[in-house]
Amino acid sequence: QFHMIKYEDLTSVKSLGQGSFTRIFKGCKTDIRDGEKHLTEVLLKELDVAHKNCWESFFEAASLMSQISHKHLLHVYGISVHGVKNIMVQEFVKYGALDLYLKRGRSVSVSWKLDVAKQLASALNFLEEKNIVHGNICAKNLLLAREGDPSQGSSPFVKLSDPGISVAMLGKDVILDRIPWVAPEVLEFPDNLTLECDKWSFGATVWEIFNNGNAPLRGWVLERKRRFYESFQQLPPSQWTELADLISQCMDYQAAFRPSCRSIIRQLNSLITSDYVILHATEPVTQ
Ligand SMILES: N#Cc1ccc(Nc2nc(N)cc(-n3ccc(CO)n3)n2)cc1
Repeated sequence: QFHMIKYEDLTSVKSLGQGSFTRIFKGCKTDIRDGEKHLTEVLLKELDVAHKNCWESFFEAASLMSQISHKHLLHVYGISVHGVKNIMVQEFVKYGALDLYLKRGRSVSVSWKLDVAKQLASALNFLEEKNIVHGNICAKNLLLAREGDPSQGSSPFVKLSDPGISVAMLGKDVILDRIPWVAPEVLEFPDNLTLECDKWSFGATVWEIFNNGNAPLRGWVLERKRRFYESFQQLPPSQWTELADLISQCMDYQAAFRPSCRSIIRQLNSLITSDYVILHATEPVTQ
């Protein structure tokens, strides 16, 4: 399923913080190829010992990402197991998670945001064509490989990270905490993740991107989040109605009514050509 990497071929250089149930480190992987020693910069994602029993699901996520390759899907080199340590070895993506990048107050243009949304939609379209469910689409799992420079007209480049441990393995509280990214039907049937669930999460992620990385329903307690779904509420709509329409189509409580990836891409293309983009070249950063 995937490549096993020898622990002694890995060195971790610096801790980069916590994912959920994981710790991430910048590191190096050495391999010998045609008699030469090669050093590769990598991201080491180590499963918390407390969640050691989820190692199958953790590696299931890794194998999902290493069985398929696409320019907007993160490359996973393989895994390394050493005693209680379970480590996923990923390509190091230069600018890290998109939510943190946007929160750091980079003022990016509307077309920059649309470009990122389109790249995510094309990764989702690729997964849909292969009937593969990701299950954890969010800005934290979108990695920025290239910043793009509006003055040079060069565009950003993002890669979708691994989904991590599947929600089905995690407790009800973790699923509640993932409101509003997790589709409502997942609360009832956590074992039945469908392609439509990823569409719902796509909608919440586009909302995040257009709100400069600020999490929707930030700081809400679980009970309040649960009521948000029970009363069929929607996220506060963008003042750009066409964008708000796309987000609410994706976040339809009826899974079957959510648009196909092709329709999502088509709608993003027409947003990109709308005059709203020109009028709002660089939004003032609203923190
Ligand atoms: N300062 C800084 C900085 C931090 C990380 C990277 N690079 C990177 N490469 C990956 N392959 C994955 C990740 N992740 C970050 C969160 C998650 C959770 O999913 N992954 N970050 C680059 C700069």
